[in-house]
Amino acid sequence: MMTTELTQLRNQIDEINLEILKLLNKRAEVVQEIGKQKEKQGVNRFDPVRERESLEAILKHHNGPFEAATIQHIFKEIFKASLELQEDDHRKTLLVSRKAKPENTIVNINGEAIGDGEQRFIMGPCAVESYEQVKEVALAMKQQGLTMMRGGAFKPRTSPYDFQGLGVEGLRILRRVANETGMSIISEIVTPEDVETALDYVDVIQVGARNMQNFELLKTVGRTNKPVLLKRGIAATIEEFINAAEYILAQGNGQIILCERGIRTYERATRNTLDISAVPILKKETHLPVVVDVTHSTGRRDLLLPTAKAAMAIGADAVMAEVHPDPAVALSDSAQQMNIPQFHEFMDELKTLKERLSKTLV
Ligand SMILES: C=C(O[C@@H]1C=C(C(=O)O)C=C[C@H]1O)C(=O)O
Repeated sequence: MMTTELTQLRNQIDEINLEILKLLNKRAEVVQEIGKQKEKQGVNRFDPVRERESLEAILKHHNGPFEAATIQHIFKEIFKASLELQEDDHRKTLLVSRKAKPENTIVNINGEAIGDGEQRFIMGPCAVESYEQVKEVALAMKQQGLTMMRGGAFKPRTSPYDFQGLGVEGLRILRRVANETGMSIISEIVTPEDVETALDYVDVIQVGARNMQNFELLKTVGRTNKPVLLKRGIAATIEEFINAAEYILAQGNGQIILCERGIRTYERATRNTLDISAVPILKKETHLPVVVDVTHSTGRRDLLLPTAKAAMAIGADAVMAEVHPDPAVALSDSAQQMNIPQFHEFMDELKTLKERLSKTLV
């Protein structure tokens, strides 16, 4: 049996709890207002000097029964939560956010859409090596009814002594094959100076993983009206990835496709670790279409099909993978590209899955 005294004390606590709750939320609203002011002025949200001064002022009025250190700890937690609230509000105001635009962005590539609910495939060789090589892959893609072809002309390689790509000559080959076979071309550009030249050759400009935070390049592609495929940096958080896309949209170009391509972790069984949950997170947080590059995330031919299936099941707008007529002699990424028969098998499996998924989703 509880004594009436204990019940009364607990009733008091219940009331005080509600008062604290009301005050905490009142404080949070003021914090949000301060956040808006800071946003307008472009100043840093975190202000340690202000936090220290506030703590000193609080402790001057403190006379127990809590220890001063305990009070300090509790208020520091409040400051931390307040800062997070300001940062959350900031994130929600990004142009790429769902909050800013609830409906999906559909990127149009010569009449084919990415982000319209139908799952697509972007295939092609890692690097452009010759007209014959690109043409052979394009013809195989055409046989499968595909139209979006990737291929690298500028190759940012880890070693300066590795094949660096054919440059503008590579872009010319891609365009020629595209015109002959009805493909659209997605190719990486690595410097702001090359963007203008690229406009004549490519249908989608790719910003590669190593350039995800090359802000000048992001701004330059943001000033064009070409769709941009932005790859996630090798060690970029989802937040950094979203901010990189914001750089492009902030310049006016909203035709952005996000590409998850694996991140660097301690795991060495795969070249990178495919962050599969990034797909639904990006789709929830932003309105942009999301593609999964299974080749670079795994670096293993035997994992292309299972990871592509996972990408489709989790709701990716497209799957991207590499195909080469003779991977063994490829000038880059030979261990991970499919040959033509493997590509056809891969596509047949994924088309079956696509059918099944579209039935279960209706
Ligand atoms: C509310 C502000 O933003 C942050 C949160 C603070 C707080 O909760 O008191 C204090 C300083 C900032 O780190 C502010 O600058 O006043």
